[in-house]
Amino acid sequence: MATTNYDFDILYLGSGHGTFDGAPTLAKQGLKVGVIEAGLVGGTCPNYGCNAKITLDFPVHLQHQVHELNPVLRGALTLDWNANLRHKQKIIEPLPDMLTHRMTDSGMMLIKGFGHFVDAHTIAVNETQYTADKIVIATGLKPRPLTISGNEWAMDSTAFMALDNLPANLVIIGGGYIAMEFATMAIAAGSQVTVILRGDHALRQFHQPLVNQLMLHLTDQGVTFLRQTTVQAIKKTATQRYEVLTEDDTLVTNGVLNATGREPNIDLLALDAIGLDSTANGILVNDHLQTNIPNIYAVGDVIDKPQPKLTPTATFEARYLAQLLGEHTTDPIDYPPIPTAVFSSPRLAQVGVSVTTAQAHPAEYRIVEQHLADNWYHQVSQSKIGTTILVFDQADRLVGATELSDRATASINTLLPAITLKLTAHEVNRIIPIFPTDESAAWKLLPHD
Ligand SMILES: Cc1cc2nc3c(=O)[nH]c(=O)nc-3n(C[C@H](O)[C@H](O)[C@H](O)COP(=O)(O)OP(=O)(O)OC[C@H]3O[C@@H](n4cnc5c(N)ncnc54)[C@H](O)[C@@H]3O)c2cc1C
Ligand SMILES: NC(=O)c1ccc[n+]([C@@H]2O[C@H](COP(=O)([O-])OP(=O)(O)OC[C@H]3O[C@@H](n4cnc5c(N)ncnc54)[C@H](O)[C@@H]3O)[C@@H](O)[C@H]2O)c1
Repeated sequence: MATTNYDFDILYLGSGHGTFDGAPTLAKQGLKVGVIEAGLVGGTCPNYGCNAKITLDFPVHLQHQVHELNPVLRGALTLDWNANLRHKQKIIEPLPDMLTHRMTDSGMMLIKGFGHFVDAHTIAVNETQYTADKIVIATGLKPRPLTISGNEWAMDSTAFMALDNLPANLVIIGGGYIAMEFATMAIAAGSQVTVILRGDHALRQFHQPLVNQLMLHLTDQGVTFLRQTTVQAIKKTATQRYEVLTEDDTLVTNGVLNATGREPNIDLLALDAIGLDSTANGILVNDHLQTNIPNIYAVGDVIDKPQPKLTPTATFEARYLAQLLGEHTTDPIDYPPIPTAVFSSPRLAQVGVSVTTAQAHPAEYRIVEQHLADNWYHQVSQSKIGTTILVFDQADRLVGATELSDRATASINTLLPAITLKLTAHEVNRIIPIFPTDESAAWKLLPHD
């Protein structure tokens, strides 16, 4: 039973992590909660993002680590992309059903279809209108099309992760997360890979000396990076190949991946009709995730925000919103440091105060850089790359960390509690990690009392 005269107390638009990590709690509380989903239940991360990607990447990263151990482990390991794809589908395909149950078992109602606003309390899906006391926009991002002739010949990350076989030759446009991760996968599967960067830099939000090391390593694996290059058009040839026209050259290829970023999924929501404020980066919200229309909230990637648009951010916001709308808090949202990683081989991960910020404020921060040769554990795995950079504040507490290595995600996750909980050297000393492990090697980097 709705506790108001509306069809729902709370109606979510979109069923990704921003919804399914919070909304079921509200339904279990007795509120009438609905969710409208136009595509696969669970949204980007399970179906076309993190889970799909990491399943495809698992053998790629393993192959990289085995390769580093040559000649201890000998012989060529061949990545069978088609078998890898089938494994991914087997792992991923059950997720929408599983997530549907997570929501409907809690009492939520799932409505399939594309929703748009009629007024501040009403969403239309096809011919049916649904009313709600509160509405939460959780529609995420979608691939940003190229604004050049031939855009239709470039695949997006979803199409790439559904390819039965990888093209023998692949051109990737862009230098962000998707470009680096997918270049890593494609080169491991035997494609010839060219990455086109419009400027000199890739992964701008990461520490550039480490990004350059990563690019050098990918170059050694066979990836070609073209800098300061603008794609002007893409053409399809009579022989089922593509021509990628740049200012200097024409690249002939079997596949083109558009990895130039994603944009908010808001253009068809009729936000103007209800006067809801948004920008090209998403929906504007206050520190309670509330839009300029008081009964409408937004969560996850669709928000215009400084925090990284990642799954853990969407999950944190989903849980906060469930607390707020369930009337368990009136506090503003208070984001902890949010870690992020590029799942290339090697991995590049970071959290907290950046090295660039620390370098700009030498009186406030102390920077410690540790290299492969200093880390015994990296030597065990014969890794060719391993750099960790730590940033400490004046009280000698860890406030930032970045690492390029095969184990960078484990290291950064291990260091996270020290940063988030602002642990003192005495508190650090109270925590004893299992030895000998990557995690104990990372923990050892901290000052102990
Ligand atoms: C290739 C790729 C790899 C990624 N890898 C990682 C990673 O390794 N780690 C990480 O943390 N993050 C990763 N991300 C980002 C992560 O997927 C997102 O941050 C996360 O999915 C955001 O969740 P969300 O709920 O905000 O939006 P989404 O998961 O995008 O959900 C939005 C949902 O809304 C639906 N929708 C949109 N408009 C409407 C409408 N009008 N009516 C009804 N339904 C609608 C969509 O169909 C979609 O299901 C990756 C993203 C991509 C594309
Ligand atoms: N490991 C992860 O957490 C992960 C992995 C994949 C995707 N994601 C999420 O998905 C989002 C999208 O990923 P992405 O890699 O597509 O975007 P991105 O924003 O990370 O990178 C886009 C890249 O394309 C370049 N670019 C933009 N417009 C261009 C143009 N017209 N021509 C050439 N280059 C252009 C940018 O300079 C940038 O290098 C990420 O921001 C992130 O939120 C996260």
